[in-house]
Amino acid sequence: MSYSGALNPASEDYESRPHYYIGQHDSDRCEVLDEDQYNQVLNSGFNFVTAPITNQHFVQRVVALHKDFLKQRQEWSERLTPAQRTNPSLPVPIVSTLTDEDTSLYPSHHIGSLITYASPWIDLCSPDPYISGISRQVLNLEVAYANFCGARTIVVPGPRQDESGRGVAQYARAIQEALLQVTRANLIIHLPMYREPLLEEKCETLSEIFDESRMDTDPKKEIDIFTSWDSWHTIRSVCEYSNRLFVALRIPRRVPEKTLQERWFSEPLHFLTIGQAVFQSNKAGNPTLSKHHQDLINRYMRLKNAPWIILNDVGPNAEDLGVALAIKAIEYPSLAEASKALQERKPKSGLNDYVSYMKYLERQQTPYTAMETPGLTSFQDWLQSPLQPLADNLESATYEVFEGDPVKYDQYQQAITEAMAEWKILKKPSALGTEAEPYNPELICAVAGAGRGPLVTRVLRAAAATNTKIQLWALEKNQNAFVYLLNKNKKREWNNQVTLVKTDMRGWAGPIPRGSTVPCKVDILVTELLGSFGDNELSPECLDGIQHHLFRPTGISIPHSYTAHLSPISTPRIFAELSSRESDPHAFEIPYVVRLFQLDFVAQKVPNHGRFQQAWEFVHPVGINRADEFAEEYGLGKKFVIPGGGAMYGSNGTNEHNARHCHLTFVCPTRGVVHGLAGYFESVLYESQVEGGQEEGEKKVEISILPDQIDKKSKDMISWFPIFFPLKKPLYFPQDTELEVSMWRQTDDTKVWYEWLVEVYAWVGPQSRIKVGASEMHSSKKVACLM
Ligand SMILES: C[S@@+](CC[C@H](N)C(=O)[O-])C[C@H]1O[C@@H](n2cnc3c(N)ncnc32)[C@H](O)[C@@H]1O
Repeated sequence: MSYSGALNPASEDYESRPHYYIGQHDSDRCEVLDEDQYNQVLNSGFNFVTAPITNQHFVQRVVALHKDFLKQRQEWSERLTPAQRTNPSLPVPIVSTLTDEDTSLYPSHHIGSLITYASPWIDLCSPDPYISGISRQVLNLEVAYANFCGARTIVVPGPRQDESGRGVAQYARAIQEALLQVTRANLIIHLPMYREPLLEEKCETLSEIFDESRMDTDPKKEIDIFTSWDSWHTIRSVCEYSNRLFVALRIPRRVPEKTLQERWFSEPLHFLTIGQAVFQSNKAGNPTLSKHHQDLINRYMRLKNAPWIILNDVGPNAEDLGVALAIKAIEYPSLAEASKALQERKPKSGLNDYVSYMKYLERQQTPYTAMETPGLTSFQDWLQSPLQPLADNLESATYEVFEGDPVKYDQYQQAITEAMAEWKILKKPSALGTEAEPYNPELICAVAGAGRGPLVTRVLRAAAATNTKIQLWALEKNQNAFVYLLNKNKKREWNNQVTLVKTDMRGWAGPIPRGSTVPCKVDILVTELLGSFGDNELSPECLDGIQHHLFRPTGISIPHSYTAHLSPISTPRIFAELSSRESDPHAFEIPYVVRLFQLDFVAQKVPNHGRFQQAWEFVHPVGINRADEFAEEYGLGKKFVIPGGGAMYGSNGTNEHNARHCHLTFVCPTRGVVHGLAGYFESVLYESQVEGGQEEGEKKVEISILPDQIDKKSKDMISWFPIFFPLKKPLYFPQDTELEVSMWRQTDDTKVWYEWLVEVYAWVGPQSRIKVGASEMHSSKKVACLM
């Protein structure tokens, strides 16, 4: 992969921390800035500027239209009978098309960089059908015209309140209609993070102009901080998660609790808007933001598509910009005139104070970490089909990616080293031992599924480190990788120390030790067949087929065990992405490997119910192996084809011991929406067999991709991204809910697949719960079986 500019570490433009794009919005601005004014704003440090689509003339025209209409209605009421007056088909006010007096926005070379603003004075939520009707027409006229002019981005003021379900539904429906008017542009709904008292929009709406009874909010009223998100959820659901619909999030003066911050983090944020009132003044009178605000902004800036920042009403204001114009207006001034003009009307120059401060914050961000390289960042929320190394032959480049992560191999080497060291300490019986002397210091080791051989190298290093004599076998079923192994063994690295076998590990006849003609057993079997959900690359099935070669009872498998874990998540971006895959009817029945990032973990950790919960576990070797018994009775090849009375139709049940089921309860104190299940795994590579000595945590060598464990167990390991099990329909849940997750690992001996279901239960009393929703049963059997 090659990256250019800011994302390429080799480039001069390479940025070591996120960049802030800062725009300027003036809520009193009624006309589009001319080129001089525009340049002046840019010269004061802003990267972009907002522009109203229509002007005061248009407002007055619409207000007059409505006034005339009210008068006309009065006249009708005098002329018509009461029955005629109630006829719902009476004429309604129609806003005629825009004229050149209504706007100063025109197609221009910089229109694409202008952020256009739809009128804030309309009221799409109004219970008065005439006002909401006019508002809808105004919005349609404006967005269609801005789209015509070439605008890429249209900010639409969001609903002013969230309490009226009717109002929000009307608003959402109007946005759905407006989306049909715009072919190229994105609509950005401007919403507050929550309804912070005294930070409401100031601009008077049509409803307020025509109705004296203003809906002032009571600053003492307890606020529900999720109502604004509720409105957004309604709007985007009505618009079917359109990928042209985004949020401009108004940052409040008081930063709310983390749950709400994380909720908005998962949404498609296009802008963060920060009003002047959000800033504080330091001792020198310069603007600053609180630490909470800084943390909030910096968190959002870590997104691959980081939001841009719009500073509201922080200057340069209309007066400053007018001054600039006045100087230009004096053409060919005399010297005296020029100096007078400069003295009297000197425009403010230099960086805007607020921009300077934001630039300072930009520099204060923590630099990108090892987990935020351009390559890794580009993988954020990008859906990949899981690898199937058993069914497919991987390419060299894929192995190279694995090999780029030293953490996994270091952990494996540590596990192998401890296993060898303890073997010696405990003098465990070994494969080359005899009845008289069960312990033989020379160990038989095998790496099954060796790929291009990095684990083989680590076994050799562990043997050298512990001074253990070993005989080493490496098995690989990928014939292409096998050529690479041969070369490595003979010419490049291993000096013919390794016996290579090109085979599926399930068909291997076992190792024949040096100086013997009969196969023996294996002391240490090393494999890495793990997927993001642990078992999803069929490690259990493959290990079943080779474990009969392990020396009993002391032979060990590295990994010793692995567990799968789940957490329900809200991930609107991924849902939108899957919904747009119209050509793929099964898009929601496939587990994806994805570097989940822009998400909200909807469950909270409470006693007995974690945010991440274990689904199931596999431990190796299996004590009693049904597959081995069956193979012994019927022969290896037969075990899949003899139909029997197994758990699945047509199967004989030889793989039934690898089926799993879990039913987990997740607790959600706040309301939200779930789009699917995030899946993770952990693995104990080796657990110490020496009694005492170590602390509990040190007894195990582990790897983990669980967000709350990875730093402790395998920091900076990038070999695995999480897995995601999507839901076909977003599942809304109220507050104080329990999400019950059922998941199955199913098998019919020849195939393995997953099934998953989410149910929502709400508490309605101290002892009683009712079911308020459920997903469909999802299954990957049709399109994403593992085999
Ligand atoms: C995830 S890769 C790991 C490769 C290598 N051990 C590493 O860590 O870079 C799994 C490897 O196991 C091989 N493999 C999978 N199933 C196998 C089987 N049943 N028998 C032999 N090799 C198998 C694949 O071809 C692949 O090379």
